[in-house]
Amino acid sequence: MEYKKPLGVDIDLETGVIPGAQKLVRRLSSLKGYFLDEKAYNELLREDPVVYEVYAIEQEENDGDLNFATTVLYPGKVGKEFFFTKGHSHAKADRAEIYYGIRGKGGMLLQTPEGKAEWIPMGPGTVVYVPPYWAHRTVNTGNEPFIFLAVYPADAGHDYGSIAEKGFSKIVIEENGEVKVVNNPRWKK
Ligand SMILES: O=P(O)(O)OC[C@H]1O[C@H](O)[C@H](O)[C@@H](O)[C@@H]1O
Ligand SMILES: [Fe+2]
Repeated sequence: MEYKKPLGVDIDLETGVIPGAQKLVRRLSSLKGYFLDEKAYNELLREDPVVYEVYAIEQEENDGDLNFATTVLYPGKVGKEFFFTKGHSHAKADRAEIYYGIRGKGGMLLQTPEGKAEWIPMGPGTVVYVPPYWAHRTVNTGNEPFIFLAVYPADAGHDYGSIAEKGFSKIVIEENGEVKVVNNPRWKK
């Protein structure tokens, strides 16, 4: 039996950086079609800001093994809608996941394949359990980076298809200075 070497790393709790991790950067231009307000999207696209960065330590896709990643989701809005991650379900749909809030203020939208959505507010120290089959997206509702850790099965994979096409049945917006989770007017089953 060949054993893998154990690993300990220190997450920078200010910046979310995991030393030695693979870095992925998602700019606004990679989120075309995701936000409701297309005019506001196109205006902001001139700057093409970074919406989020992911620092991932991933293993080969074997069942039983685990990946982990931090996400640094920047503050911002497209129209009334707060910046968010693309959102996905798992390619192996029955794989669960754990998130842990490190810095900033935000939350998670979760959705069943039938389109029932839930919102869980998150801050430093919040643990969110993402059950099997639920699609998930994080949202920054504050004005500093929202940083969290996620731990997920190495064979879970990402399935972006249904969310890219239909979005979530709820959206998270700012209205009269308040954070509101409301029905997505563009949602169809
Ligand atoms: O993949 P997205 O929906 O864009 O979310 C961004 C990332 O968030 C977390 O870090 C998850 O653990 C990653 O698996 C995911 O890739
Ligand atoms: Fe996931």
